[in-house]
Amino acid sequence: MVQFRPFIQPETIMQQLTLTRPDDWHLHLRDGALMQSVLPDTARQFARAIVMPNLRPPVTTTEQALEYRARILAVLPQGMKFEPLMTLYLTDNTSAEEIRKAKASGAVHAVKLYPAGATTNSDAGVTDLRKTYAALEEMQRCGMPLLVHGEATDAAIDIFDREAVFIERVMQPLLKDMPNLRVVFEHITTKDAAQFVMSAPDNIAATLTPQHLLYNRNAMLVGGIRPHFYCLPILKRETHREALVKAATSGSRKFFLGTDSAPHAQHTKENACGCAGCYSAHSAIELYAEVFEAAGALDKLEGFASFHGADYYGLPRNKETITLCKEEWQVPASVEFGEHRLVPLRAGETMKWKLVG
Ligand SMILES: NC(=O)N[C@@H](CC(=O)O)C(=O)O
Ligand SMILES: [Zn+2]
Ligand SMILES: [Zn+2]
Repeated sequence: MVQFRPFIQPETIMQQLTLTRPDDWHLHLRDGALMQSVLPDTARQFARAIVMPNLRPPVTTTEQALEYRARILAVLPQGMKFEPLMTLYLTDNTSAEEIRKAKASGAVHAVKLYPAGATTNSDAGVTDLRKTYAALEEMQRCGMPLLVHGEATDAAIDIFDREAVFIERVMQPLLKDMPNLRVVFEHITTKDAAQFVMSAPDNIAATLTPQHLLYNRNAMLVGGIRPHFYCLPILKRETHREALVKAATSGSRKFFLGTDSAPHAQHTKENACGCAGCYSAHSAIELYAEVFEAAGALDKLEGFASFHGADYYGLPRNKETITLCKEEWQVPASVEFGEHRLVPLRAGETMKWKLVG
């Protein structure tokens, strides 16, 4: 006689995923009403985030960073816990004294290098790295990380080559001069950068975004131009995406989560000259879960999302947990953004994982 009994398939066992609450090591929160719209998305998932300083005007002093931090905490909804980790925007004029102040504050955790002209709000950025050596030497001395938007800005360089050229022209000479400087190569997008970081000493690390792990440049350019996939550094070809997935899921402590969630109002992206930046904060951890699942590496997600970044920054790992469920849901076509609208990554499409607690 045939016996029927309940049978739990292996897939059913993997339907739920609990991990230590993650942190976002690269985030744009903007300011004012815009910030108020997007902050809850991040705070729902992440315990802490490294907050980028590219406001207008940029956050160049410790005093400004502390004021910005207070504005963030003032609009955090009641009952939500979130710790903003502040950064300074490096300029040609940043002094060693300012670095000492930043370090002493305990609230500023890194300094950001935007090569002038490289990306959104980078016009006040660094024109010649040598001008910043006094500040960088002090950072090397006190262990303050330098976060780098790694793209060469020379107009003659093809936009798809700018990251690889930056390694050669800026990163390597910099590390030769300051071998002990702690450097995070932010939002890496190429095989070249992944290999560079992998073979560099332990003081060099990198963040990876959901869009560069999920998409290649076809997503942006085939069948019509899709401005919501336009961010900097620009999406690259599939071979690069594959190398990034390999790095993220390798278990190496050098690679950690940094969404680079960079909200821009819908009308400024759907424009003849559209802004650079993808908004991913609404579903960041779920997007990363898809990447790790597709690579058969869900067991590596927690290290990447919750441990490696904290360890690199010398901060305690979080104690709480979050839980994701294998459940489909639809990303809205747009969400509120101050008095404007914001089109999130995956707008109108289906997500495979859902944050449930
Ligand atoms: N990534 C982007 O395309 N844009 C960021 C700036 C940055 O991180 O380069 C932004 O602030 O909009
Ligand atoms: Zn950048
Ligand atoms: Zn960014």
